[in-house]
Amino acid sequence: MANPNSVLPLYEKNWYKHNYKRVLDSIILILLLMLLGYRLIFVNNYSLPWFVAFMCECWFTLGWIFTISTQWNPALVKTYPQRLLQSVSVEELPAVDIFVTTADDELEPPIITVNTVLSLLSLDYPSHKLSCYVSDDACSPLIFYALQQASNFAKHWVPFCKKYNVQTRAPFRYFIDDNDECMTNNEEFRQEWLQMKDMYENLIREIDVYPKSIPCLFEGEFAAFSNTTRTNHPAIIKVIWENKEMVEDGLPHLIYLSREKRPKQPHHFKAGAMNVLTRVSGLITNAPFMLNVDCDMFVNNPKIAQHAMCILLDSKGEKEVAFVQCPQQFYATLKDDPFGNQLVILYKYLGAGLAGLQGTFYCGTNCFHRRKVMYGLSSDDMENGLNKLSDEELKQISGASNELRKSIVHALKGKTNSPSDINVKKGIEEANQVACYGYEYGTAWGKQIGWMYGSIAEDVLTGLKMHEKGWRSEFCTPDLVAFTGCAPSDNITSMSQQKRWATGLLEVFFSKHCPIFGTIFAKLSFREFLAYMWIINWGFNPFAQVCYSCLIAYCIITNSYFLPKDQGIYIPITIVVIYNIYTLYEYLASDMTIRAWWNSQRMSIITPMNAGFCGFITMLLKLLGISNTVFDITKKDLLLYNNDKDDKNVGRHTFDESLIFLPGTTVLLMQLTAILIKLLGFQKQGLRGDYECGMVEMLCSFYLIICYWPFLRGLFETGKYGIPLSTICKGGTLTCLFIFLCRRTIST
Ligand SMILES: O=c1ccn([C@@H]2O[C@H](COP(=O)(O)OP(=O)(O)O[C@H]3O[C@H](CO)[C@@H](O)[C@H](O)[C@H]3O)[C@@H](O)[C@H]2O)c(=O)[nH]1
Ligand SMILES: [Mn+2]
Repeated sequence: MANPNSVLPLYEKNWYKHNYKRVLDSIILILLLMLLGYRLIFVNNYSLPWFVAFMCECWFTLGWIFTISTQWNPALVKTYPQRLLQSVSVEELPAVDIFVTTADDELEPPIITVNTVLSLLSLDYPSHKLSCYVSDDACSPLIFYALQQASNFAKHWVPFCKKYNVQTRAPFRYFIDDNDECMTNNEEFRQEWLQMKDMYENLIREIDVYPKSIPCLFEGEFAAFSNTTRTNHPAIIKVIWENKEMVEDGLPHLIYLSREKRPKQPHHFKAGAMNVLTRVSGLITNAPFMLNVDCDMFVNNPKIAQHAMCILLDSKGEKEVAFVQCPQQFYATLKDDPFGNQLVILYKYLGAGLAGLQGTFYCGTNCFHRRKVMYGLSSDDMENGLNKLSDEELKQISGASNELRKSIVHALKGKTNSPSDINVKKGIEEANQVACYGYEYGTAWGKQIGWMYGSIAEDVLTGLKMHEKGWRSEFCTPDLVAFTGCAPSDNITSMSQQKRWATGLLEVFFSKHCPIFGTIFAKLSFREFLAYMWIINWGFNPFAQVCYSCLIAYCIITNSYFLPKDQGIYIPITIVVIYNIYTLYEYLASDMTIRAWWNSQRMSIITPMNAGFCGFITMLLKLLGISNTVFDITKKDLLLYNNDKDDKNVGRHTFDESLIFLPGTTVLLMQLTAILIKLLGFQKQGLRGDYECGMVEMLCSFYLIICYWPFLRGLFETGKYGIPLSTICKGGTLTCLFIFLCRRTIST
């Protein structure tokens, strides 16, 4: 679509070298290999600790290989929106269907969704090319009502933002710094600003106060919501705003959608919602590109759609790139990242590393997809002309709706609707059919086309499938951060999110799209395969970490050792020292504090051993057919200010009854008991001399206890800062069992 005559590319990718990083990465790898070699050659006593240590260290080394490979060739993408606007006219810019998902009006307060929607409606992109679809899995009249109110507000908000070129277009963030903006000399602006602020406050009040009375009204527009529950209701689709005149500077279409749900019918969580959005939008607007965001991810860079188009419309990108992913970044984050969930370093190094390979993973939000790729087109089909599916085959794949089939053919052929072709009313009639829960029976939705089912990390799975088809993806990181959302502000939420990721990633590994097959039989490049293994290892590594920490306690209790006793001990010590200096340097070089670094170190032990390990167990249970996996929604708060400085408890660890804290509590109790046994001299006396547990094992145990400081404190606290008694009892029982088993192994 881009002007073929334009010589200048719309985007460029530059690979750069992190020489110091490569050197350090390699040194650590060599040391790890030396440690393994040392074990095989010099400490071959083949005892239980030797064996466990060897296996775990093999796993850690493999994990390190995944990490190194992923960050070895970092690249940076630079986009040129100016060139885009020179090469295509506004009329030629492609349409984008925007999908917002929300699923719970309590965990995801409507005001958050409303702010996200407002920021999307005011994107710097021709309005008649945008349509916003909000999927509500909660079937909540409150959300519908809030969106109605928001669209009224948007009629003033969008022109205001565009007129004054406002940067932050989510009003709740914009109005935080009241005074500065107002101080300007421009009287007209001042007046309008005050008016907008007033209107926004009204909107909050409307959403907060009035809706309490809605549920008993259920009249007019709300009649559809009567007699519905979250898990039992027909499809509800409502046009909240239609850009009837299709004017460039109007308001984009805004459509509310709650897919049909029936008790006990699988709905595939977010992936299911995304597929319904794809079908419904296919019938109404059928834009060639789809932008999807979670309800808390508002636009921070209003030009982001233009940046993404630079990549997607570039003559090279057009043939190769399936999706453009913007990083997940967060606003109003807690100081020093107490729960290690802000992912800053992760995106900086591994994100750039992935950009240098076949492309970043799809992260579920902040992503622009090509519709035809979502419909299963492979990169070969692009070169060899279109895949010629018969009508019958297409029906099998896409389901019974003829209109939908037509729209899919249309999309696959790369045809686009001109604004005058779009008939929202007509589309809606048909849309009710494709939003039913039964529509997908016997079709390829979730298997060959659309968002993939079978993993609660549907994002990684869906992106992986595209990479396996030979597509690339790009990481779009304009100077001004593209989207920002809320990182969980307490560790309970953070843990449950991480647990879901661990389980979901393991599900990806055990699915038929396993990257191993992808690289052998399909078009996943080998390095990209290693990168997928790097992230999937979030699910496996916790098991090794838990084994390793049990090993430490085991050695102390049974008076044995697992680390070399002679000069060999310098190998693990050097690894630890270099690794710590290296990670600390990365933090300082990214303008982060030592405290943030320490928090990340500590959380890199706590999170995997609790959340990750539970995820691992959940996956085991699924493989054994005992239980199935569930998508637990992350709680979102409307965080207004960066960290309340007066509140000392911000960032403190809280606990609840959930089993997620059991592994950590048990590991901590084990270390404490082991040390106590050692100090009181209760160790078994049998294994003296060469086999004796040394200082290093004790130091490892102390280190773990220091990392688990929040848990140690939690043992003695009450209320939400204390570990519940039930968890302590369970942990205590497991510890006793462990000690019993330890003693058994040496007495026999
Ligand atoms: O049955 C469901 C469950 C969730 N969602 C929506 O999915 C989005 C993501 O859920 P959230 O609880 O915020 O999960 P996060 O852990 O923050 O999400 C990350 O990880 C998920 C995969 O585990 C991806 O789907 C997300 O896009 C990605 O941001 C939210 O908008 C939800 O409303 C639904 O629409 N239906
Ligand atoms: Mn989220």
